[in-house]
Amino acid sequence: MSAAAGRSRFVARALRQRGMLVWSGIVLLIALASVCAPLLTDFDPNVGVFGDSMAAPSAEHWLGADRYGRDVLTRVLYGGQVALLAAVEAVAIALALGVPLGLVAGYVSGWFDKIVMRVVDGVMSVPFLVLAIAVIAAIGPGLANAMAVVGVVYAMSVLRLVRGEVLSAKEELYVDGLKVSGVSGPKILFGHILRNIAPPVIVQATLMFATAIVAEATLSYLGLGVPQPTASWGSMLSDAQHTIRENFFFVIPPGVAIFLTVLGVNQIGEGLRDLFSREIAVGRLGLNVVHPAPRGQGEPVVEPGEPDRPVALEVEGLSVSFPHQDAGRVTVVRDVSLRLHRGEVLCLVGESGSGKSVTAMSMLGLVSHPGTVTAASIRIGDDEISGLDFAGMRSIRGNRVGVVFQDPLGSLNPTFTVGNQMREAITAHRDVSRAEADRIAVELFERVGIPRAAERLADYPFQFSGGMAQRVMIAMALSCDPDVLVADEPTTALDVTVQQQVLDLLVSLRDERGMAVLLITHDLGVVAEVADSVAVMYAGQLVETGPVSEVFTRPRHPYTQGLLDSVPRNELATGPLASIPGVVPQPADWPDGCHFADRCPFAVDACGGEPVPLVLLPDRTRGVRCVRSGELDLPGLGDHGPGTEPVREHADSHVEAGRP
Ligand SMILES: Nc1ncnc2c1ncn2[C@@H]1O[C@H](COP(=O)(O)OP(=O)(O)OP(=O)(O)O)[C@@H](O)[C@H]1O
Repeated sequence: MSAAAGRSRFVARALRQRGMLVWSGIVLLIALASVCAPLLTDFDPNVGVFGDSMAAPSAEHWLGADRYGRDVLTRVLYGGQVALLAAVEAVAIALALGVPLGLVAGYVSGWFDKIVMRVVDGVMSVPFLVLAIAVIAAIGPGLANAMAVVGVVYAMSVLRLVRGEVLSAKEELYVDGLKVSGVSGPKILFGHILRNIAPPVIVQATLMFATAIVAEATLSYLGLGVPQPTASWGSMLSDAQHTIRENFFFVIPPGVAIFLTVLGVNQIGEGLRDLFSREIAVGRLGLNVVHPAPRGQGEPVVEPGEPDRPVALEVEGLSVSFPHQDAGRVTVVRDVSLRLHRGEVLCLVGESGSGKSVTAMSMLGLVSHPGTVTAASIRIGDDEISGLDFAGMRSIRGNRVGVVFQDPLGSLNPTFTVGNQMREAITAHRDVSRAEADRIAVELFERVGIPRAAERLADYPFQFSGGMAQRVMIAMALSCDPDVLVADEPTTALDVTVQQQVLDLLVSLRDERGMAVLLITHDLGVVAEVADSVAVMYAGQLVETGPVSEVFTRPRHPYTQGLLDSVPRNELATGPLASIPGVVPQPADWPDGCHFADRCPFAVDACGGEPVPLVLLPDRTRGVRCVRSGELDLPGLGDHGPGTEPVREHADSHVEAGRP
């Protein structure tokens, strides 16, 4: 569906909201009548005819004349101008102040956010009428001043709303995707997030408009708004109050005008709220840099790949921690060291919660605030990342590393065409014209196997199937011609045949471009099929690493063996699948000694107490973290007899074997 088609669908849905349409018509009519007041009546709204004082409704004065002989209908019409202008002023001030401040406060967080929020709390703790009286006393009376105060007060709620929306939008994968593509912060904020949070802001603006009309009426009624004899709905009510005992009727015209306008605008707001049914969960996030840690004090780096190939990614002593309610701060990834060569695929495997994603994302500075990432070294090729500032990280991420996430549809901005997003990713790190960017986008789409590439650039993400959307993500990741591709469970959300196609694509891209691929997966079948080397993670630590052929046939760690045991095979076996009892403990509950000891069938006393180091086997291609690795003879895949290759036909053929 094109942008125009999307808009017409929105309009069609809006037109189906009968109530909203009727109220829009009524409000429009009131607004038009007010604006065209000079054309509709010959009376002066502020000058009366003495003889007409308190005249009843008649052919001359349709709604009668007030105590000064002024035509009531004329005053209602002109009063509408005042009300609408006042509401526009307040809402404009609220949006002009609240939106940018809310965007920036939500996006940068930190001290700026704290200061802004304290100011908001301060302003909102004072009733607006008190504030209006104080300001008018200071700067003089007048509706413009009074409504400016209203606008500032409203700006505080807009600011809060926008800030909350930005905080939650920052949690969305498409924002990570944009950061990874090297798109700058302001562009993400004003070009993408703002567009996505527009619906709630529009609804809020509509509702504020209605309350601003009531605010104008209240201020004018109290004599703080328009000066007498200027017609306004509030001042008319005030006037009518003087003659209410003689003629109650004069309260009705301004009252009905206020009632209809406020109710109408509120109904429009509610209708819009229904139309924009998008909801975003609230969260806290901000980009994090990698803090340098002392070198040479961490665990050894295992060298599972071919040492002759150039190193594409090397991580030494990577640790990540988060604040914890009870435990102060918990380390969720501890001292991880990895080396990956060009043209190789390294798979990071482990049960859910073992720390795979945090490991991969922290290397790229994509761990959320208030997480803390430290590393002795993270090198992409020859470039050191640890210690770089945000801009440095962004340029590395955008130019040297491509990232593909698990949920391709969630990783793309739903409000832009994929062509738009591709173009943005390409121009973020290449100085090319729009036409050239389109040509590159088509070329990349063709390369990743998207049929009718040129045509499909005009489509929105939701028009792609999961598999095709993942190809789009891969194409975006390739747009910077990365040295390293990080793929976080790229096939988990896809069905088995599509999984296979996406894997084949990744492998062929690796072969063709000589990229290094860091693939996070639950699926040992995937590992067996595509990986050169494997790193097994358990409870925040690497427990075993090495070439996949060796680790799978001769595991050295009971956890690796447990994972392999729980994989379905091509055998005609009957009975339940083996599983690892228990679940991965929460980071705050990790023991000092072996993290796996509680679930390990081979655990002995020596496993508790002291931290277990990762030990390099003599040829340095393998590392294992087990005090009994030298003595245990654990069966690998080859030991299960013929036909024991792991299979991926089963939906549950991944390693969450221990889940209850
Ligand atoms: N923002 C965060 N704040 C606090 N703890 C976090 C945060 N993100 C992750 N963690 C914790 O870090 C640990 C590792 O999480 P991670 O997502 O890396 O696991 P995983 O192995 O990738 O699991 P899965 O396969 O389910 O994605 C978990 O215990 C998780 O609760």
